[in-house]
Amino acid sequence: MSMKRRFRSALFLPASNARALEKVRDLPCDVVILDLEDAVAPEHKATARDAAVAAARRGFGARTLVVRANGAGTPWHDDDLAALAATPVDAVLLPKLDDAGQCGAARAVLGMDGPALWAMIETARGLLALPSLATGAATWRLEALVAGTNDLALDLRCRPDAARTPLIPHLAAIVAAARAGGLVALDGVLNAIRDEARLTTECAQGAMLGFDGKTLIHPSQIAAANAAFGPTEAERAWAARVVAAFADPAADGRGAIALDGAMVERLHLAEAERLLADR
Ligand SMILES: CC(C)(COP(=O)(O)OP(=O)(O)OC[C@H]1O[C@@H](n2cnc3c(N)ncnc32)[C@H](O)[C@@H]1OP(=O)(O)O)[C@@H](O)C(=O)NCCC(=O)NCCSC(=O)C[C@H](O)C(=O)O
Ligand SMILES: [Mg+2]
Repeated sequence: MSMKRRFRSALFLPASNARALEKVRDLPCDVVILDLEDAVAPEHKATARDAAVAAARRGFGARTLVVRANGAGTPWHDDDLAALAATPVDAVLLPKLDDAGQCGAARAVLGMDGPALWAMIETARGLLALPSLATGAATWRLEALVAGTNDLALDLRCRPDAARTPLIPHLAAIVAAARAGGLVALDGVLNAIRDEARLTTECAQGAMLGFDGKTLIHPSQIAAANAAFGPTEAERAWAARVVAAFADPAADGRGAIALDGAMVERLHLAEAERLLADR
């Protein structure tokens, strides 16, 4: 997966919803996630899988295409992985990942050249597995961690408020594991699809925590996520000033300089270059 790809907006849709499958082709999300798991009723699991495979074969252009399989231990998991092993998708998203060993088992079915793995962190046991996921990521070609805030709140029996207060330490832990393992980190969904103000606040909170983007459930949520993640104009302007300041011969041989009344070190230069390259 190219690190130049963007992951600001990752739209889920049920693979059983033919209308949504068509509609998503014209939507400006960075990532399309076809769901086979919780958004699909048990009686539609097989047809949803077939629809996801057919849609993937048609392709989704430059966007990252991910299919969320049913979880390990469910009646549909093995058939999902077997079908996806031979399907042109960028990644298979494993839900409710409880144990890093599930990545190894999935990789064995998908094959080393098959789709990459993404993992949803949405259980207490998933939180405990974060260090193992970060250290073993390369072995399994695990490329992203996705916060599953609905299931996580249920499993923890916490009661998130509008500011997601009880979830914040766990969201930060997911970001930390992603950074340690060189993975993409995606924030959880906002269920309130008509609450624009809350969406804007939640996207800003996710960006502040360090997420690369947010998972979404409705087309109306894409614009806010695209606007919130990635460098702002002010950050780009700051980055350009930092690069220019270090390029000045006066900065030769210096590790730290003063800029706009603040200390700037070479670690900030690296961050500025990353921002300007939009990585
Ligand atoms: C939430 C919805 C069920 C709402 O659907 P609906 O009432 O049909 O919405 P609208 O009438 O406002 O839709 C307007 C048009 O947009 C299309 N649409 C809606 N949603 C999507 C979508 N996700 N992708 C593509 N297109 C979409 C409708 O078809 C309408 O089109 P048109 O006919 O042209 O007007 C619905 O939005 C939905 O199903 N969303 C996705 C649900 C989902 O995938 N859930 C699973 C992932 S989230 C999760 O599991 C949480 C996580 O695991 C955790 O634990 O937190
Ligand atoms: Mg979930």
